Amino acid sequence: MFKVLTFNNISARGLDRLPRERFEVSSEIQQPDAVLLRSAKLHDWAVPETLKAVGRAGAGVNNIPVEAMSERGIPVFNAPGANANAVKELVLAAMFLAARNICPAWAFAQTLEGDDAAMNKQAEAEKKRFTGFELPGRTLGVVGLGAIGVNVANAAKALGMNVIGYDPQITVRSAWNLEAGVRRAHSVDEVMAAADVVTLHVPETDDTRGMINGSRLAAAREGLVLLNFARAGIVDDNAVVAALDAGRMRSYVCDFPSAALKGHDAVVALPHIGASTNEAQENCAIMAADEVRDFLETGNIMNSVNFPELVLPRNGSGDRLTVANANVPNMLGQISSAVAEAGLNIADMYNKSRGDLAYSVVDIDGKLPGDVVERLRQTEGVLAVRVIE
Ligand SMILES: NC(=O)C1=CN([C@@H]2O[C@H](COP(=O)(O)OP(=O)(O)OC[C@H]3O[C@@H](n4cnc5c(N)ncnc54)[C@H](O)[C@@H]3O)[C@@H](O)[C@H]2O)C=CC1
Ligand SMILES: O=C(O)C(=O)COP(=O)(O)O
Repeated sequence: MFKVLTFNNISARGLDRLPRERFEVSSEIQQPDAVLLRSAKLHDWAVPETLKAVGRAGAGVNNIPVEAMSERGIPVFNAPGANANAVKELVLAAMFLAARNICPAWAFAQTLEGDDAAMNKQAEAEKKRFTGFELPGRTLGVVGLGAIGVNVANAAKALGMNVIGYDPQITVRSAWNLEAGVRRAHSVDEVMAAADVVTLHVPETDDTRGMINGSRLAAAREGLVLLNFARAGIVDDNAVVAALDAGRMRSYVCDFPSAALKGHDAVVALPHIGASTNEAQENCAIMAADEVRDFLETGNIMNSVNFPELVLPRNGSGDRLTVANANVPNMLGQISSAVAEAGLNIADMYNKSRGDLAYSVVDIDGKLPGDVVERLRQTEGVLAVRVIE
């Protein structure tokens, strides 16, 4: 029986992928084999010795201490693209909100008083304050052309916008999915200088934290609309407020409320609802649950942010040994020697590395003795060993 601890509200459709005769799933488990979570912060969580996998039912993993998990040989899985449409739709909504001053116009309309005729008179008299702009011919700058950025860029093209995008590590898949005619920028600064609306779709990392700061905003076009549905830390809120107050920026629409932004007329800060659709929650939960289940049951790895992708069909009915280790010389030799010294044959084997980590799956003709497994666990450089019967 595998024990899966849940943080946050994980869609039942995802949890249903874990058959209860083999998986105990609860938010109260003490010694979990795996964790399924959304935005809960794991940085201060005391990682239990029993933990073998982490499944993020979403895209961003900045709430998870990925490096510390790697050091323990624990793969962290996520759900790439599973909520991209949900975020794209909210980003489009944000762009329309900003372009047509919908929030201040609505707030004004709610203050109207008197009978219908009086309300109508005030509305007609004041509506010029909310004159907006149309999107065709305007330029959208997209920073980060992954699952979400590509969707947003393509939708903006379909709305008649010019689109300029920046992503120094764009994948072949994203490049294929991108509409023709999206212009390639070579820096964030180039995007800021060219765009009327800038939207951010990068993960929060040491490289992207504080990416949009005072000097970048100063170099932006007059009247910039900035959209941030990526992470709070990517934008310096105080710099945004200063640019709005100075009249250089038109508006900021984001998914991350903060004290600095609270109450500002030109800011709409939503409560992190980018992925909060039933569809996205289901997609993410199903994907993360499937990945975690597959790893626990077979040792195979798909969509991990720290481990290599590795899928080996089971060969034979003997034990399957999985080893996560530091990516240094002679590890594979030690693994196969340990099996050979036990007088056992290797039926099949697959080894892959990613950065400082390597991972091997070894199908054995027979049953591995406990002392061999223990010796492997104690081997220098070995991070995690499992035997799947
Ligand atoms: N508001 C919300 O509820 C949600 C927010 N997000 C946030 O959006 C981020 C992006 O999500 P996806 O598009 O699904 O991820 P993704 O991994 O498909 O795309 C991220 C892209 O950013 C690029 N990138 C990384 N560093 C960059 C840099 N310095 N400059 C330009 N590009 C850079 C990568 O090459 C990659 O193509 C997530 O990491 C998460 O933080 C994601 C889903 C929901
Ligand atoms: O997938 C992401 O990166 C998100 O930010 C969505 O977060 P959530 O799962 O809605 O708490």
